[in-house]
Amino acid sequence: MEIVQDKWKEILQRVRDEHELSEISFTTWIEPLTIHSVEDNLITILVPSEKMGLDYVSKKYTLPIKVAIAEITGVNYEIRFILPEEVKQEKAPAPVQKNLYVPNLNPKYTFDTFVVGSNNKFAHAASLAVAESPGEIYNPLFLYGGVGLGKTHLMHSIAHFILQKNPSSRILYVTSEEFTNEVIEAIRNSNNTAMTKFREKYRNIDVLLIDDVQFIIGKESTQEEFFHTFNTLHGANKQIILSSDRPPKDMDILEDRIRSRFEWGLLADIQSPDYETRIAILRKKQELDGYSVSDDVIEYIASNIKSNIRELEGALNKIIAYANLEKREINIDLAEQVLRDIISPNEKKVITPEFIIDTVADHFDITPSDIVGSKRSSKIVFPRQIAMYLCREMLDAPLTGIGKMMGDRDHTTVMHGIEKIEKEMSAKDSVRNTVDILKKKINPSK
Ligand SMILES: Nc1ncnc2c1ncn2[C@@H]1O[C@H](COP(=O)(O)OP(=O)(O)OP(=O)(O)O)[C@@H](O)[C@H]1O
Repeated sequence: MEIVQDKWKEILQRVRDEHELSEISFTTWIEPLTIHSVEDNLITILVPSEKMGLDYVSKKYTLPIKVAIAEITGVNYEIRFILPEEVKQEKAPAPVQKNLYVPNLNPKYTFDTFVVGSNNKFAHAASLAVAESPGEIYNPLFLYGGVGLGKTHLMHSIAHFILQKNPSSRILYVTSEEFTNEVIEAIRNSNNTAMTKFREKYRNIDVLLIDDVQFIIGKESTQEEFFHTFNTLHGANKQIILSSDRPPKDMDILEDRIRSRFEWGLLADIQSPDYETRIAILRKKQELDGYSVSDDVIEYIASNIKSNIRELEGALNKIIAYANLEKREINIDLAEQVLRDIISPNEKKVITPEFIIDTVADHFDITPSDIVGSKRSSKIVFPRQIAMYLCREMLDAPLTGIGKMMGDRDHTTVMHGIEKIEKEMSAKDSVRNTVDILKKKINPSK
């Protein structure tokens, strides 16, 4: 750039002399030209006038300028002309391509925040391998393990990892409930467009993640659609990742053709964490949340809550919340007091209204206080009414008792809520499906 820049005036004078330009021609067309950039063998020259000037200059003076440059610098450059507004466009950042397939992911569920222990080492390694080479090695990846052991966390980590490396990847993460409800809606609309849209959505992607796939068991149309979606994606070397609470061989009444596909790739299980891993998870969590909790409290939680990481985290959250609310120090006394009703190792888990509320809230990604609170948005009212319905249906609780639990509501409000859900269940398969899934989450043995 420097040599051309340094000699630019001389180059322009050479054009003037060689072609005997008049003063007016020189000052109008040649003198105002400046160098915008020199890249490799190309010089871009800025024409500070309008389009017509550029057309004229490039037609008439391209060759004379090229020759003058070659004579003075000794290099045969190509040249092009550019207008000021084109420079602005060149400088403007490239419009960000909106990736229509950005999945709904929890930003906290990444490989960085995932604690690797002996219980999940294999599942973690398999997930990382798939994230590094989607569609290439283990397809599908089938993650299985008990409730709250980190399957969703690993699935989201894979999706984040792939998106970070390739932001335009088309990734779809859904729960099997969402998948089933979309199948139901597409069939219900009974026009081809709805089904075509569904198929376009699920078959034109690079990575498909379906969480809690055990819930498609027994749902014929969903299995049928899943079968074709699977075949299309797998045939095109697109990555499929599935999670379930049990291995395919234990999925009774699952069609064999689906079971065999589940088993085509790699099966990786996650076990309950051992004591050291539980401690490491709790330490990581308090560090991420910015708290400092003493070792004896962490050890107390880790030795009493053994099988479920969600409960482990929930216990720590509960202690921190109490300490904040009551302005108390986090110590072992507080931990024992707060966790008294959670830590009951020998007792069989009883289904309580609180447990139903917690499960429904978790399912809809809202908080238990939203359910018992006063908010009236449909995002909250629908889960609240479902919780009322489930308390009635599963516990046979009296309307007044349910009302009390749900933020001191009147029994007529509860009755209205329950009736509304009953009506929606008979009108919409998707609502019935959601209620079924919640019932199974609350009482897996039924
Ligand atoms: N190894 C781990 N390191 C850090 N956090 C973990 C780990 N495993 C699980 N968790 C945390 O435990 C909670 C429950 O995990 P997750 O939702 O992934 O479980 P899941 O197996 O998908 O449960 P479900 O069967 O109910 O769908 C999450 O908050 C997650 O971040």
